[in-house]
Amino acid sequence: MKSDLKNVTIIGSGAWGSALADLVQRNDCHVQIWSRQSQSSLAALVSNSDAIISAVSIKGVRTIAEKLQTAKLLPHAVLVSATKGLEPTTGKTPSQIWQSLVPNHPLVVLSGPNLSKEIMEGKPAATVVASYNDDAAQFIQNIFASRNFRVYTNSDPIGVELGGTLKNVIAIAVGACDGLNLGTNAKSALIARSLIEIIRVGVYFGAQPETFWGLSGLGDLLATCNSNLSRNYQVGYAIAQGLSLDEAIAQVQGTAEGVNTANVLIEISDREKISVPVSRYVYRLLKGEITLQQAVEGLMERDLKPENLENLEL
Ligand SMILES: NC(=O)C1=CN([C@@H]2O[C@H](COP(=O)(O)OP(=O)(O)OC[C@H]3O[C@@H](n4cnc5c(N)ncnc54)[C@H](O)[C@@H]3O)[C@@H](O)[C@H]2O)C=CC1
Ligand SMILES: O=C(CO)COP(=O)(O)O
Repeated sequence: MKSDLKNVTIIGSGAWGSALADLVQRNDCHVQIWSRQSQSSLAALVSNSDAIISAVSIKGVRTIAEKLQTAKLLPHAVLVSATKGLEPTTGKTPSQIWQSLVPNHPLVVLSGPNLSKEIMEGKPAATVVASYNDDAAQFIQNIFASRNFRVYTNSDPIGVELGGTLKNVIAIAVGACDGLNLGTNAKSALIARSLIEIIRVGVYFGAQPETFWGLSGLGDLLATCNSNLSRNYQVGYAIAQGLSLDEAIAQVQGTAEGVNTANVLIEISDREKISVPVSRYVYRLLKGEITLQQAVEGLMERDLKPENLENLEL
């Protein structure tokens, strides 16, 4: 056994947890995976871990963080959040939940254009690991980086996290746009205008606007809106084929976080008066308040306005 061998625990054995485990295994790491189906105790498993990586869907984050709150971790253990969602009851991001429950360990957010199936196939990809703690970000960068996986550090974890989370709502819209065969112009307009509304929400959360031009903002938006590997895109596409939301979700393999994220985002934007027209039409479509045709007409018939890229907060 090499002396510099790192112990890494991955929590969550879904599509993303499995792909992340595969990436870490390519480096000098001893990897163990824990899921809620595991017989072993999570506390025992993490007691010797240098890095603990959470890749569960948003609904599992608080339960897992509470388990780690009472576990005895190595003093230098770094926590990594790879979840892309918002908590329904609190509107918190996964990193905010982690930070509030396990505040004494450095936290790193991992997010980027990372469709797990392509990563499992060994295709080239890049991601971002973001933290207020540079050493922790660099440590995680080295654990994941390989010939086919290029890892950048970043110091805006909330921006990186929200880029990955908010684009899931937009991927539903773009899946529906493609499902209706509305064309490349419509799709490109939808993506470009959606990025502006993602930035508006990001600024409310305290993110740096420029973060969203990077891998976890524009990068992930493009990946998810251009691939039928994306579960969120699949949900939108299926609705455009006439399926109900429940039927669409049932047809998709794994978690499409954008459905819950749309609900939470609309609660926040109503409360904080943030303009999120595309996400709002997605929300109303998913709630069954409007048809897809009405959503398209509603977006096209909004009041004419300047593009206003200098003042993205408005
Ligand atoms: N699959 C992908 O390509 C990527 C997924 N993600 C994000 O990673 C997260 C997980 O996604 P996937 O692995 O694809 O989903 P999945 O549906 O394949 O797996 C979900 C995982 O979360 C766990 N989980 C769900 N509810 C739980 C609960 N209440 N308590 C404890 N654990 C619970 C499940 O046991 C499973 O391990 C999502 O937030 C997703 O947006 C991020 C990047 C890429
Ligand atoms: O986040 C992802 C790619 O970066 C995965 O997207 P889906 O959750 O829509 O499959």
